[in-house]
Amino acid sequence: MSFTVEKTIKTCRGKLLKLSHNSAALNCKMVLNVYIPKQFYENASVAKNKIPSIFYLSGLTCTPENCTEKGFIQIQADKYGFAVIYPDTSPRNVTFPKDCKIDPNDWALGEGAGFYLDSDTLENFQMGTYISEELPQSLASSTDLFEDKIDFLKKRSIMGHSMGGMGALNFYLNSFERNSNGYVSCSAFSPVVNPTAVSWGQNAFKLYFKDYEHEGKKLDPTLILKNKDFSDKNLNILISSGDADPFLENQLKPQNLIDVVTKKNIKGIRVNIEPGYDHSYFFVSTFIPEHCEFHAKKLGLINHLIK
Ligand SMILES: N[C@@H](CCC(=O)N[C@@H](CS)C(=O)NCC(=O)O)C(=O)O
Repeated sequence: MSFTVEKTIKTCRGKLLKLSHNSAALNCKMVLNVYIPKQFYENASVAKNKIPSIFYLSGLTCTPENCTEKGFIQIQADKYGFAVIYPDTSPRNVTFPKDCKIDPNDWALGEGAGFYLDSDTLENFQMGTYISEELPQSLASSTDLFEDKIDFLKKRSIMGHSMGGMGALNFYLNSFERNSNGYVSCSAFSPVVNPTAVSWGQNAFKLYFKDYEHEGKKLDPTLILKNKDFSDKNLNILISSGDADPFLENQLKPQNLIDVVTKKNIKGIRVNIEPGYDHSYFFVSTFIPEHCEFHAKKLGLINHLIK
């Protein structure tokens, strides 16, 4: 499925493309942003290797614009040489079935709250397939835009915030069992790590699944880590949460994941609880440099710095 370039903006030392396309998985028009770093335009540096990519999954109520405008990833993308994909958080302008009662004031359900899963009750809500398959494949085949110089399928990583942090962890952890391509590394800001234990996750899974308890377990990073054996996997996960986040205790619950990681002695997961920070992009943007350095190391972009 090809993309329409709605706008090209020169920013940092590369370019930001505002794109739209018709998604087959979501059965609606979707928008997204892609940042192409300066290395794309310096032919010599990509002669041998494709430019890796990082998918950034936003949180509840967000569009592609929130992180594009407030995350400051583009500077890091130029520093290390990776592309950034900012997808939307749900299908848009969809018609809900008559018997589906979504409170229009509930910003944690429906549009802007796709939870990066494949629903079996609402046919448009297939963000799982969209993010893990349709979007990367569509980007990879868009040689008119990316000249086959950016790797959207293999040398790629994933990061996200809040609901998107949960999504990033789920795509990463579940990719070990999928046949589709995985991710080199995963990082999350303020993620919902135990959605089956909190109202955001419970309400979403009840809306999006018939058997929400069964399906929810497959999309709960804490339960996945608890129930599956990752001892032969080389996990690369970085999580940061602020201890002044108003959602910390009721919705995010990082301690639940820390407890499982500690009890099972799971390697390759680092959780940083940062004192004084809240849930906002003031927190995300503060730790974006640290997360991007983490991904850049794992993607082999700063091999000489690996200790
Ligand atoms: N709209 C909600 C806040 C929702 C919220 O904090 N969303 C986070 C992700 S879970 C976000 O990134 N919001 C957009 C922004 O800060 O730019 C409220 O009124 O309390």
